[in-house]
Amino acid sequence: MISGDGHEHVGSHAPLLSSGDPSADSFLDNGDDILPVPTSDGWFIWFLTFSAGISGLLFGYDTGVISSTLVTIGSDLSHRPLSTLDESLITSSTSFFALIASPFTGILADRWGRRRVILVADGLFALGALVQTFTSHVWIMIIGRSIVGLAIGSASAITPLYIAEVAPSHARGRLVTILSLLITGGQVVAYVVGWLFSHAVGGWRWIVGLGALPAFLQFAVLGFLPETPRWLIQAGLDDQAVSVLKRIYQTSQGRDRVVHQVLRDIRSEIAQERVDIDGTKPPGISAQWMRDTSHRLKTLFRGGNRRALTIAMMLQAAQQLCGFNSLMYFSGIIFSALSFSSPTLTSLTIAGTNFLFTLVAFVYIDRIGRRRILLYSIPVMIVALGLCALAFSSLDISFSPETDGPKGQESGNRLYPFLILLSLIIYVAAYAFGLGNVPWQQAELFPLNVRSLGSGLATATNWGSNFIVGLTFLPMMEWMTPTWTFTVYAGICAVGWVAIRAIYPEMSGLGLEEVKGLLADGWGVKESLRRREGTREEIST
Ligand SMILES: O[C@H]1[C@H](O)[C@@H](O)[C@H](O)[C@@H](O)[C@H]1O
Repeated sequence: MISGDGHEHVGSHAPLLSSGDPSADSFLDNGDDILPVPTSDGWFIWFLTFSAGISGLLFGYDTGVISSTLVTIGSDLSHRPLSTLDESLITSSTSFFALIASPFTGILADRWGRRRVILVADGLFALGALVQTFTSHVWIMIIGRSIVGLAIGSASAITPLYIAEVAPSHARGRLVTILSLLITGGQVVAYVVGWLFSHAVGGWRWIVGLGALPAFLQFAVLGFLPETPRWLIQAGLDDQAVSVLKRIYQTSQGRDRVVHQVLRDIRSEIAQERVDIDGTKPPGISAQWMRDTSHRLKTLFRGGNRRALTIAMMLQAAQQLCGFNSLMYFSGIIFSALSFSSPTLTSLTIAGTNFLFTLVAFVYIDRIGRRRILLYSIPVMIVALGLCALAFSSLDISFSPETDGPKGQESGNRLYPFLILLSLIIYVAAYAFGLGNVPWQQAELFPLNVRSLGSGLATATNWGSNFIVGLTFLPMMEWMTPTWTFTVYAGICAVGWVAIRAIYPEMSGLGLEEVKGLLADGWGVKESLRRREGTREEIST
């Protein structure tokens, strides 16, 4: 758990320490124990985060390559240019299969362990890349993209969960944001690779094929990646859990006591869950698995958990339905319709801005707060989208289907294309600062026993909405005009803003137990703001 100033509360029962309290600098008040605070994060936790985070890199790379791939395939597949339907299917098959994979990932991760799911995802990433590289048919390309979709769906559900479970709780927010950095970094790499290979004959085969490399790299480091302590304890492998915890807290003062306390908290949470289920002592995980899963599902849809799920799903839906990924997937097509001389290079500004502003969010997220960062950045997105819609209305441009896919007609005036580019850059910057990363903090909304299921369902919402955007963007541009397409995205942002303001409490600085308490009888927005205000006043006095 983390207090407003980043002090560690071991376990989920510790109260929030005030930032102004000098004792908070070195001790944890844990009811009956006073525990030393882990002071710094050792190399081991960074190693774990980055090794697991390779999945984020793969997620980013494989979603980023599609823009340059679509504009460079030409007539290489099925001996004809791609139609709008081909392009939409190639793009959205990935999100559709990610949508299918993500809810099951939570269940499988409880049964198989987190590491094995990462291993399977790596196999799928590599297989999907190879299928795409060697195909000469549109439908096999769609199969390759679907396999990659299964991989991305599992990776995007399991990686934040893995990091959240191994992270010392005071560093959890920051470490999860590293995952967003790796996703957006992977997208930048994809755009750079796309640009480098855009003029080579059959260059798109290299672009998609190179996606196999990080999967092999992760495969190689996986042998050094331990299971999470929580899963190990659930599986009855307490000795292994202790040795992993000792390495995670290696630089902490009073390491053994901290480890002991974390262990006790996890055990008591698991035991409590067993009592809730049937009042019996925990047997092996296999026998209990079916009952556990159905019990967890029921628990997830009750009271505070249901509110947590609503918030997590609403945030993930807003992240996708605001239309950002239409740029990630189709910016190459948009910029070639706007007659930019190098559409792939121009698209790189989109991916680069996304990465840079995720970095800014990494620095400021805990200081500004999740809720505030969203309430400030979404209005900027709305204004930028409005500007973009207006600029499009001044251009004589059509995305009507032609034999070789949608193309715009140049109007001769370069002012409006540059205005569109500028407004899109502002939109992306605001997105990356808030909506692009805050929803991935979803794990903190759920108590431990429903965390993997809740995260899986929220991740499925992400991919379901991503699928809708991927499938509808080009038809919307064609049938509704670009002006109305971007106006619709602005409208969705406005609805998202109202929903966030109404039901998303400020999570920064709250301990896990407090989150649970906050959502127990209502949305807890006012209460969360009151507490945060209180903490700030304490800091200033
Ligand atoms: O958080 C990520 C990030 O913002 C990516 O740039 C975007 O493509 C993904 O859809 C999103 O989940």
